[in-house]
Amino acid sequence: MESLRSGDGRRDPIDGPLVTRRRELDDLSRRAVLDAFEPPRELWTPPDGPTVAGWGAAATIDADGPDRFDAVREAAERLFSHLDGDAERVVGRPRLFGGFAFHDEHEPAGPWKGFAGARFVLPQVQITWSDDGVWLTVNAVDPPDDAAVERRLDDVAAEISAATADGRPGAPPGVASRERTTSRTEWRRQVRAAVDRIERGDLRKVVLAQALSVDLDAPLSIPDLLARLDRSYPDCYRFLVQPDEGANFFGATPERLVSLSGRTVETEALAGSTGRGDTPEEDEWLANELLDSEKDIHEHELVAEAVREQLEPFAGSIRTGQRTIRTLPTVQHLQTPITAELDDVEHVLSLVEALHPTPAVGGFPPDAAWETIKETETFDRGWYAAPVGWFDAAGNGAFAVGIRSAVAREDRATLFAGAGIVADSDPDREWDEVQLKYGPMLDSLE
Ligand SMILES: C=C(O[C@H]1C=CC=C(C(=O)O)[C@@H]1O)C(=O)O
Repeated sequence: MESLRSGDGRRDPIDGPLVTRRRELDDLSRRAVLDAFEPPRELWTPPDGPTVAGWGAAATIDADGPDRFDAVREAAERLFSHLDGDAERVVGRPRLFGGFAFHDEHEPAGPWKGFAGARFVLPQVQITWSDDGVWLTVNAVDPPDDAAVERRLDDVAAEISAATADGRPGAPPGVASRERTTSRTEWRRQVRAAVDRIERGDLRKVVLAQALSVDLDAPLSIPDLLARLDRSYPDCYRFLVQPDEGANFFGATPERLVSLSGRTVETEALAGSTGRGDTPEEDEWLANELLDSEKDIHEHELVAEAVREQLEPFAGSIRTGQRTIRTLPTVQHLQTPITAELDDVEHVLSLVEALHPTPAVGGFPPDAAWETIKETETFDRGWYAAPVGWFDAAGNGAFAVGIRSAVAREDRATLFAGAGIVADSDPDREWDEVQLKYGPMLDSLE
């Protein structure tokens, strides 16, 4: 089921034209932009490529259930079919931002209130920081006339030029109390049960996750939080999705799900983890141990194989790069880049649907893994570990996997982290790994 609505609540605005106007701006800090605008806002800051911030909703696409990927694509195609032609390829072109829930049985309740099974927003105001400058774009569906959109562009440009906040982040709010979904004893039982199932033979890997709810000492400032993540995680995808209800889903994820530009696809396998050492020598020792670990190589190769298999129906050629170490501030991972050239023009959402969930966040085979996750986990994954990103009118786009993430409302946040369980998994080592993976979000809050 899909619904499409404009920012002011009218249903189905797709019969009117989609008018978009843009203008180059002097450089300005992302922090200033986020400070200047009230929710709903989106932010997408990848390690490679333009940063885009969005504010307001010119149109919103919501979809639920098993057809949600198709429903979003079809609604977007209808919306973009009314776009002024020359806006298709330029910097600052209109993009739909959003993401999906991990599973199509998702219910938007509890901390996930406001998050549909899929939600994409065409912002009313979009700011793009790229190698070709900073661009302000104003999008409107069915405006009274084009001049109204141009006036809005003038007004927003004036408002933004008055924004003064610099990029320096304020202090974290602090954590007053913590509550785990899963005790260490319960985790040991869960991992042992998963290993038993793997030994019985119908499951090879499952990624089990935990959630950690924290009460904050002060209400969360999202602009400050994102500025802190910019400083600590410049090599990760930093994202914010903020639907109308004031809920925030954010993260600093190292994992690219897929990006599509023309017919070129970039993706990766990221799985298999170890900690960081206290010295460069210790770091290197841990990295070498990971590179040689049969357990982690098995856990990792299941992901690489599944990614290649899912791409095969689309791609004439698939190239697998070298397996190396990805070093992050709290953990190190095995990483293999995978690239492909498509046989035909495809929409990035077709690739997102084919790849999600990879065995880096679900498991293998997928159905047995999902069954195990559902039987084991006592909390709702919501949008954790699911695709988050953007796409444009041509069907190009970029999606990350929403891990190292949290959902927050006012002064309460829920953090998520998981670990891949295979036959050789040791429950206590997997427990320690999960605690390290909370690091990016916990450090940005306390
Ligand atoms: C599921 C998570 O991480 C995945 C990505 C990298 C390494 C992983 C691992 O070694 O288990 C996980 O597959 C998470 O951070 O919540």
